[in-house]
Amino acid sequence: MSLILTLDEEIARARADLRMGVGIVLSDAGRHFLALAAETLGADRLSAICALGRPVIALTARRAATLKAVPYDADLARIPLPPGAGPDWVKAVADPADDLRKPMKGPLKSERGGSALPHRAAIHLCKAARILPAALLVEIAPGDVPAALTRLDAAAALARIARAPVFGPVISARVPLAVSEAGRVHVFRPEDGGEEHYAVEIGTPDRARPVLARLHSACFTGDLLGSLKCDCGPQLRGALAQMGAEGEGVLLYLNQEGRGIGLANKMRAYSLQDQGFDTVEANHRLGFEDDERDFRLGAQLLRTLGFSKARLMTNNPNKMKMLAANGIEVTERVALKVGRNPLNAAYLDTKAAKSGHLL
Ligand SMILES: Nc1nc2c(ncn2[C@@H]2O[C@H](COP(=O)(O)OP(=O)(O)OP(=O)(O)O)[C@@H](O)[C@H]2O)c(=O)[nH]1
Ligand SMILES: [Zn+2]
Repeated sequence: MSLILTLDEEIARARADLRMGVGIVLSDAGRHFLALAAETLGADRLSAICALGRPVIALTARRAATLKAVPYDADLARIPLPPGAGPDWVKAVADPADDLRKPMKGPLKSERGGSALPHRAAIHLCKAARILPAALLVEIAPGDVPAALTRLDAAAALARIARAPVFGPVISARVPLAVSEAGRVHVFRPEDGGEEHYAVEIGTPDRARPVLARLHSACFTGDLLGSLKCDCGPQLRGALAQMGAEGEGVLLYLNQEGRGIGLANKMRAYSLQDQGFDTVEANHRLGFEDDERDFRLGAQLLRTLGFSKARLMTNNPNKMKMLAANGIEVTERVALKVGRNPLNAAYLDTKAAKSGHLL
């Protein structure tokens, strides 16, 4: 057995390191960069990184747009750290919480030219770690690369992150539910050490026929707490109730909290919504796209369970497109319009106006 870490294992370590505020090394064509996540950067590490050279902060084009910095690398901007800037400056650039109260004093001048691959890899790793998508990078000489840190080739890491994860089933067991005593929960674990996802199977649907299916994205606040800010709880219970009534169906519970940005970032988005931004604007100010979910995994889990055709319970045409593009024929859309209330009406209307949801 080889003790050398695989790329997936190095990436899993890099995610954990960035969350903890530990640096990682990203290499690109013989050059090496030390990278730390902006969100978890402390004063000590910032001084250490500044002693090595002049760091740049890498931001997504979405965050750069709010800060009026030019994203010369198309999807991202690299902004050199101004002399004397401390952790508070880095936080203010990465985190929009105080954008309105204390607007950044600009202009923020971005760097252009040279490869941005390590910067892009750092941002994608931050997203995969479910922290703010912003990182501080400094180039280091090959002889100075700390041996203890996780090391990744930037291009290889980016290619691997873009690939659909591969899942192995872990366990499945009978769970009698209020909607149907013939319930079964399957647990799937990706080989890359990422989030587990679950499938709730009701009855024993015929694998040759289209299955009544729901791809439900985790919503701690809606599913568990009964939050009135969204329609997730009623959709979850409505979908299961219909499956129970029909005697069969499959609900995938995908751990893509907050449309794939994680609960901490979703709470940041909620704070911005309290400052007057809508759900899409809040995601953009944080540096994320409207929707960071990967629906390929929904298709993959359905196929693993033996299904190739679905009657999909959704109001989101993108879910249907993604399933079709990934080998699941959607024979019918089953509308799932439940849970509208005065506190989520604007949220649902924004999804219809900006994200193409069907009302
Ligand atoms: N980033 C962010 N995520 C949110 C917000 N409100 C709800 N969510 C998340 O949005 C997701 C909603 O998922 P779904 O209901 O499956 O998806 P959908 O795109 O609305 O599509 P359908 O419900 O199938 O019509 C969950 O992951 C929630 O946690 C918000 O304001 N910001
Ligand atoms: Zn929700």
